Amino acid sequence: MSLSNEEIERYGRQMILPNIGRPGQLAIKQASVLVVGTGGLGAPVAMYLACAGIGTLGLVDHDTVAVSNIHRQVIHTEDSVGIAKTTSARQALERANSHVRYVEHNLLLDASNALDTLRPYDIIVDCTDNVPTRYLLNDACVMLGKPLVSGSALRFDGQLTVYHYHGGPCYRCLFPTPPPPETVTNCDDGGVLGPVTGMLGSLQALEVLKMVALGESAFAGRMLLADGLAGAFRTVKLRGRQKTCAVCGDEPTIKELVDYVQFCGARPDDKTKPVKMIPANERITVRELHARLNAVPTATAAAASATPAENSTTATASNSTAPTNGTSTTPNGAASSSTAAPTADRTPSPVVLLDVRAPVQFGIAHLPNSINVPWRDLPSRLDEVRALARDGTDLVVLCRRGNDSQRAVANLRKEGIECVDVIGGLEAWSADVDPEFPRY
Ligand SMILES: Nc1ncnc2c1ncn2[C@@H]1O[C@H](COP(=O)(O)OP(=O)(O)OP(=O)(O)O)[C@@H](O)[C@H]1O
Ligand SMILES: [Zn+2]
Repeated sequence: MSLSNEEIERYGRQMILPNIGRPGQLAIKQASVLVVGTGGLGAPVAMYLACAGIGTLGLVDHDTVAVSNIHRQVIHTEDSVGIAKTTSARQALERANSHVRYVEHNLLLDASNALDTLRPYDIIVDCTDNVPTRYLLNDACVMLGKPLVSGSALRFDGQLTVYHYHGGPCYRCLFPTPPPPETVTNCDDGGVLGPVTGMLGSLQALEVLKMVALGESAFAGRMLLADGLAGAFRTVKLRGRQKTCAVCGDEPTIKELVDYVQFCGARPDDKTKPVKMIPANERITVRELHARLNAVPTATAAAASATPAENSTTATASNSTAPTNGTSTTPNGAASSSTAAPTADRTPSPVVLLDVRAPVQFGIAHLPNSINVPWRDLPSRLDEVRALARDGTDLVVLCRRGNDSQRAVANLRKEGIECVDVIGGLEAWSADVDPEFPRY
């Protein structure tokens, strides 16, 4: 293999680094790297590796580009919304460097296809966002004898390490059992800033290039903990490979890929799982809520004698309780009479809307007259809520998707406070009642 004059000119700035040179660039040209996930981390990883002249770059993703991806997944653009992420990424990469061989793997990586997909590549880069895929990639890399460059980013924070490299530990050595799914925060709920994924993805690409050109990494057996908010970066030494590790240990018990969804009790995506705590017949739909709000004036915060979250006239997103959309404006009392839900055989009471989302989400958009008490704060603010649920009002609890509202209702009912929650929360409100209400 050789380098053309055009290649030498293109890669000159990295080739003049003493530890890269011609041999390093040739190694980069010969290397094949698989980027799993072309999202926030995968975007910079793929772009830097392509621009550096990696010989073969595989791109794995099963998803399509959404508008909410673009703030951080900088390889995708407005034009690519709705198309496969692997295609969108390949098109952007080809514009940057047409000399690289790109291979699209537009699939959900799972136990049935992982070994075949990973096998042709020298190095695997984990740019995914969920626990089952992390275990899958780890086990597949150990079985195939390949290093795994792992990154993660959430909120302002990131982590980076290289598993199963130069005798270092694998992911299972450090985390033999998966975390309970409910303790894992995703970007959808926790949020993430673009430069944080950009920073971690760039570091992943840097490690790959060092591994290819120099045969070493600073992160085998070490983990970078980056706090983008404090501007604090720390590297900790990880405990070494565990002889008892189920996959890379001396006597491995896992010799073929398993069912990672079952093992982790979580799906291979980072989407929030619907909670089923309160029976559907004890909840109300957004259309029922809409009908109730149109039938009877909302009890204002002041009238309900709680700390007002807002003036009755100020709604961040929408100043009306939504267009009728063909919904009945009479209360239909779908909820069970064992709750404070509206019932057909009595005059409906004014509704008090209790929005249990985090204040930052409430600040993005909320329904008029709703009162914000985050569900985690309810135990310490019970008196306030009890005052809202006074006789003559119906306390209706809502949140973003109808998950936290169920938790809130379950807790409030234990305290003897009658209330109902809204199925699907404000996302359902936006879908079924008021398309003007923003989704985020
Ligand atoms: N098992 C898997 N097979 C293929 N692609 C995967 C797998 N697991 C995760 N991914 C991909 O990894 C990427 C992770 O990127 P990131 O978390 O930035 O994106 P996202 O899931 O699009 O984000 P959001 O949660 O905002 O929708 C996603 O594009 C996702 O589709
Ligand atoms: Zn191990």
